[in-house]
Amino acid sequence: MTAEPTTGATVPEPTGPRPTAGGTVSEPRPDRASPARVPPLAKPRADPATEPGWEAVDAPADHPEPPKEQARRSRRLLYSLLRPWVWPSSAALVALLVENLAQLAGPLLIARAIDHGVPRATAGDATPLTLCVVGLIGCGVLSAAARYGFFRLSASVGQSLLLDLRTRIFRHSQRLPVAFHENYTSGRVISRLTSDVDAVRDLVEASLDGLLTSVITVTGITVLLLWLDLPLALIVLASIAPLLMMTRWFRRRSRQAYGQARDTVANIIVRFGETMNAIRAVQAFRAERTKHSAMNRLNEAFRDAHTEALGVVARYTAGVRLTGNIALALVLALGGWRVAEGDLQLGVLAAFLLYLRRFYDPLDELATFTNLYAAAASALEKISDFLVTPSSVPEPAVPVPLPPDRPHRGTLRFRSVDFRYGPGSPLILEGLDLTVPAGQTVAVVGATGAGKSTVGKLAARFYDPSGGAVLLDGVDLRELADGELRRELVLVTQENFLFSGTVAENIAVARPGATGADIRAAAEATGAASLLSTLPEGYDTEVRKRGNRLSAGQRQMVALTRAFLADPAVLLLDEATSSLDIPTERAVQRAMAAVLADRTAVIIAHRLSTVLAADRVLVLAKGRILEDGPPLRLAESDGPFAKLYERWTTSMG
Ligand SMILES: Nc1ncnc2c1ncn2[C@@H]1O[C@H](COP(=O)(O)OP(=O)(O)OP(=O)(O)O)[C@@H](O)[C@H]1O
Repeated sequence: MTAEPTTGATVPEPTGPRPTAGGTVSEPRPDRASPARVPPLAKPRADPATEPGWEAVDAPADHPEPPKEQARRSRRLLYSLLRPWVWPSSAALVALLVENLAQLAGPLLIARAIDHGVPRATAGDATPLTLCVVGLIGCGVLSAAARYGFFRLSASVGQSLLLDLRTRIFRHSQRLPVAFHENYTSGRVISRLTSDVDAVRDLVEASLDGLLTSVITVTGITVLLLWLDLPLALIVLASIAPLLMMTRWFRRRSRQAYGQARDTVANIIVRFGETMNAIRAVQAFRAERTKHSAMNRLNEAFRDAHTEALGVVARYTAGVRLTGNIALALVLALGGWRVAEGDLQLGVLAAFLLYLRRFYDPLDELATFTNLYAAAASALEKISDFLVTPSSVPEPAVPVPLPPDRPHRGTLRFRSVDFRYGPGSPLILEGLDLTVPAGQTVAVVGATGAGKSTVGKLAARFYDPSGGAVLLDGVDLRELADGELRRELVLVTQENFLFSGTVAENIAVARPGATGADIRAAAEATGAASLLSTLPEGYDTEVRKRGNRLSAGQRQMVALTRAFLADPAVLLLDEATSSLDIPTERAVQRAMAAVLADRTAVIIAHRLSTVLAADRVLVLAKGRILEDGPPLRLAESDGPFAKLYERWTTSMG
């Protein structure tokens, strides 16, 4: 049988390539690294993710501008996140505006102090100078208070918004069907939840501050420069044209570079999670070196992509600084000459130069913001893509309830079911007709790849049939509410997945709100109680990660007790293949008998004892039923089951 995704998928710890102090994954975050320390642009290497066995998992090969619809969808997501926070966000904006205006007043007050305050003080009147000093202090206090208010407000808005985003991703990932998760690995979901959300966080935390401060400062200073002295202001304005060209170039390049860096980090997270999940297999097959070198190549690709991104930042910030310094030198030369000519006051020149320094600084900020925006835009695209993924097994808008007065609960019917896993995939089940009356236990057997697990997946509605219908008590599964379907029909998979927590908590998963007495009663009924009593803390024993602390037999007993507590009308059981010692095997058989009593069961059977205990056996081959009947009768005939039975009994000696 194929390894079945369990109801609790095996999700790796959210661990990444470079865990930070907070334990989150480090990511391609736009750095404010000094451009001088940035190495020259590295040539992008061949993508190691496309090497055999390491196919790219999360990314297209290159990063064209996103299609308009995708960009629109990301913006819609951002607006929907911001909508509940309109008022606090507006208050934060006002605080930022106040802070910037208070800052901008500084050089004007200094100019006034130099040109009027100091000469008047020299003449014996200290009042104008004192007023300028008091004004400066007042502006300083106002600016500090406004900054405090801004930080408090923006932090609370930002964090609430991120909480909302994380909640949406997690909720949606839980709603998406198993069919989706079979393709979209848990690593990719984790990448959405960690590094992509972090990119959005960086944008949210830095954007209001960086972008708006830049815009307010640049606009305010432009107006002030024009007002202070037109000829000098024209020199500054002339420098804007090359700056705009540089910014355009930078936007395009940094978007590409950060998009690539994000893809490589997503690949690292996915592969890291996969390797850690399969660590036993990796070590058993001594695959460490292969995995290590493959991971190294991914890490190198990440380094190269990030270095490339930093190289773009380095070129841009260097260009902005150079332009700014040339403009500053020209203003100083022309302004100094005009002061000497008596054409311009010294204080005005001083204020002009002070403003000019502040004029170019925000452009550096703008570069950082553009990077953050590029990273966040690419993250938001991925998150919004994920959030709009529709369920391939949607819940009906108007569910049909199961008939309340049916005499027997749990008649399962496959009516002319055709099934393929995807368009263009081969037909796995073809015209399957099967009725399992309420209370009957059916064992499904057949060669590997015959379609046994697929029958279970369709009955559990992990997939919908491509043709025909699966019905429970006469109602098409597609018309049943999810809650009702999960209550009536429970799938117990081979892995017997246990969550971190105690044994009791793991049993109670089946029925939230079950009391300790309910749990103990279920364990008594299946016989698990005596097996579990050997555990150090009984029901309160921590099973540790994925039930590592329990033996295979104990895990099966917990899983069966869980199914017993769920008390479904139909039980789908993908029997574990691992062999157990004789006493445990007997205990599991007894538990199965308790769980199966009085309910419909479809068992994908691997043990002869299970098959013989069933009311009916189905022999499946290539998605069709070859034989159908009571096990002993089929064993006595000379059909495929008789041959299987003979092989089984011979192999058991
Ligand atoms: N998620 C999937 N996507 C595409 N094909 C799949 C998927 N799962 C199973 N198949 C294919 O469907 C066919 C039937 O698989 P299924 O797991 O139902 O067989 P099985 O009888 O349970 O086999 P086994 O006993 O080996 O698990 C196989 O050819 C398999 O390759």
